[in-house]
Amino acid sequence: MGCSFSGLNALYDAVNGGGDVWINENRFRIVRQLGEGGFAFVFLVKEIVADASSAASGGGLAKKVKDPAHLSADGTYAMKKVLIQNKEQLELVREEIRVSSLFNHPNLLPLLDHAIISVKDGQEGAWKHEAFLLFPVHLDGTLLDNFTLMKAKKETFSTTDVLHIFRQLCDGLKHMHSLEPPYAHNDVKPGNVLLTRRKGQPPLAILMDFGSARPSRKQIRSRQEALQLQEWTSEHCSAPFRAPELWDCPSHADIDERTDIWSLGCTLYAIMYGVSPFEYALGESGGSLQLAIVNAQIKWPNTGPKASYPEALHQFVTWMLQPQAAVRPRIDDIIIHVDKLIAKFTK
Ligand SMILES: Nc1ncnc2c1ncn2[C@@H]1O[C@H](COP(=O)(O)OP(=O)(O)OP(=O)(O)O)[C@@H](O)[C@H]1O
Repeated sequence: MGCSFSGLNALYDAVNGGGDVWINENRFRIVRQLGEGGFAFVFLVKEIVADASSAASGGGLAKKVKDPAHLSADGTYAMKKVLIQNKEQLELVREEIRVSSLFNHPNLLPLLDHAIISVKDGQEGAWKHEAFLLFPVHLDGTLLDNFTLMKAKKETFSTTDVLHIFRQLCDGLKHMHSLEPPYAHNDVKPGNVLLTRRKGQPPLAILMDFGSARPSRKQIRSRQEALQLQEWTSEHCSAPFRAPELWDCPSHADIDERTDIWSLGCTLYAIMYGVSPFEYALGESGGSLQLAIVNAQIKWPNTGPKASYPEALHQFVTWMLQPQAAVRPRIDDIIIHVDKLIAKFTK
């Protein structure tokens, strides 16, 4: 951790000392920390341009970013600093950057710019890497951040908002699943969905974090391949949202992007009730998450405002949580169904 924190301090020292962070030829001032993940810190930053006319004429980041819709009116962005401790982590960040550049969709968070730099760990220390990734900022945070705030206020999303948030996630995933070759996100969950609340409209939902996204189709033909897949997913796919075939993979199996449909079903449940159905099923008493998932053991909250969602939404979740991947619906089936529900429940 010595390296990580010295890196972080260097960043803060730069701020306190009036310095800025450069990502390639563009300069950013750190405003505050927005959040942190396993090996990353996310900061709110503001682009510093040499003079206002340069920004107006398309200088700075404007020159770099292909779609002007991704530029912010006030120059603020989210900057993720990834702490890289070894070669494997460096490869993972490079892969995240490569994969992110494949997508272009309003419900998938675009990577605007990136830089991987070498830093010295202390005066005598070895050279290490740090990655800086620049994204549009969504100040209302993730769905998970929203649940925490809403829980304190005893609020829930309306049925209409649930369906519209979910519909946008489906749109983003459809883009990934329709690429050639198709990609799976592999970590669809409320912590990877950014929300922006809008007056008089359902919230905008954007899927992020493509660090685990990979070509989705895999032919497993031996015990060793099955174990390798299980090991990879145990590191990259969050357990409460992980499909049964990734927990207990047969030695002969055709894996496809329907692993994401399982996670999407868990996420729809979580948009309503704040947790994955399998965390809810285990409750306070605990037990094996893997067993609950493999047996698709779903429980519905049935007291207070939690009972207020229509039964049709519960059936929809159950349809996605089909333990046999070969008969689980695909993203196009899900979109047809959610549109029917939107027509039914939105006046
Ligand atoms: N574009 C953004 N706009 C606003 N807040 C953001 C943005 N990106 C990330 N955050 C905040 O930073 C937190 C950590 O970001 P992120 O989940 O990308 O890190 P991570 O290292 O990938 O996390 P994990 O280890 O959970 O995968 C998020 O939970 C969110 O609160």
